[in-house]
Amino acid sequence: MHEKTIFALSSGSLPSGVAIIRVSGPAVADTAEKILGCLPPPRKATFSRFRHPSTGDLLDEGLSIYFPGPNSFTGEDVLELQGHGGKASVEAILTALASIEGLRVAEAGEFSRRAFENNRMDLTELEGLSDLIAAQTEGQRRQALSQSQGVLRALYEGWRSDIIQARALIEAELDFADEDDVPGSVSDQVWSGVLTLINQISDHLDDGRRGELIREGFSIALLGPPNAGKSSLLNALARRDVAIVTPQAGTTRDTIEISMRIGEHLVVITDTAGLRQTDDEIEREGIKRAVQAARHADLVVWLSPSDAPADLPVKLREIPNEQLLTIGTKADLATSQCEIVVSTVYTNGLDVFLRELEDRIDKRLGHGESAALSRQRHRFALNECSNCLRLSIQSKLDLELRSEHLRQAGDHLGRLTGRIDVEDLLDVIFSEFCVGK
Ligand SMILES: Nc1nc2c(ncn2[C@@H]2O[C@H](COP(=O)(O)OP(=O)(O)OP(=O)(O)O)[C@@H](O)[C@H]2O)c(=O)[nH]1
Ligand SMILES: [K+]
Ligand SMILES: [Mg+2]
Repeated sequence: MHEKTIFALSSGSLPSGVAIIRVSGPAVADTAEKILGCLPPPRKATFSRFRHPSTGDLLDEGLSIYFPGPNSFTGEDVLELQGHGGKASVEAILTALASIEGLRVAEAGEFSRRAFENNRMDLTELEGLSDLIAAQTEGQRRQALSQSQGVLRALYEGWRSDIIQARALIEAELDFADEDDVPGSVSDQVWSGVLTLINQISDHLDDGRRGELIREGFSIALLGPPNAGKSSLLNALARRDVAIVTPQAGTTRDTIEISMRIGEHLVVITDTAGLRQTDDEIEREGIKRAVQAARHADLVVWLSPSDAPADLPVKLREIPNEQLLTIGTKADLATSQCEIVVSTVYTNGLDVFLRELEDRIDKRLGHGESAALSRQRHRFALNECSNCLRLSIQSKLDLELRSEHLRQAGDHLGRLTGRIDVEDLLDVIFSEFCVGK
């Protein structure tokens, strides 16, 4: 339990219709007495007058809700004051709270951190909550909500308890190893169970980075020869003049990124320098970056001008078919062989192009049917866990050593959910949160 009681504005920026101030910690009951005159009944919205604790001045009126710990967001006693969302109203209440002994303003993410420390949520749930607050698309919202409700927690804790059980059986066998009548079959069963687990983890990891792409954005690179209309297309998609467009071939050199929503998903689209042979040093650097962008993209759109069709250059031929889409541009100038054609002059074909993008993105990211890991951190820990499990099933190793590999495998999962040894991670994770959360 923390000594200090913390408080902060937990609703959004002011002014707003209603503002919610949250107080959490051991001094909540005392704070309620001082500000409201009494402790409201648990978990009932109660009409209250908020008064200054020493002068008794009326500061505001609104609703108060008292959540006694441990059944609260933080696991501590929590009081919520819902008042008017004026800057001065909120300031007056925050100032009054600060004047009470034992209270201080909460740091960013401190309510969530207390929830974690009091076992109300594990790390993956907290990350889900942080993602939920940041979610901009339907795909992100759905994924973050299910993560905050514990889909990953359940999966990883289940795996961890399987490992712990396996290890207990192996340790038992080690203890009895001196005695003559030990059956060897127990450990055979354990190792086949571990092999199943390795396969489950590998399936979970091998998801085409679905969850990470939903969270971070699906990347699309626009490539083509100079003057194919790449920058014009980027501007048309963004509906603003992001990139310079001129009739001069070789206008774009730096890669230019925009973020937008396509269907249910966040997408990052990159405009690049036109590909051609050139002696211009700056343009050459631009072309190098263009090729890099193509290699890192989840989808490359190759723009072939209808009036001067261009094949994909050799250095991009390694891109797998499902990650490539060729479209004909400048459809107003000539007919194209391509199935999808666009013109940014008459804005023809843009809707068909966007629908094709949406289809491709949906195919890759799906609709959140199964739990997907959403961060590099998860991928890293699961890989480490899996490596340890693979070591543990090597029958040529000592049983003691194999048991030790199992222990390490379990620890990697424990770090993932925050069950063990994560002090160093906490600052990183909670720094993503805003004050009041
Ligand atoms: N007629 C016609 N002209 C277009 C169309 N799209 C772009 N243009 C023109 O083609 C020229 C080149 O367009 P950009 O968008 O700069 O082409 P780019 O591929 O970005 O060119 P670089 O950056 O130089 O590689 C400009 O003069 C545009 O106005 C189109 O759909 N139809
Ligand atoms: K150009
Ligand atoms: Mg350009």
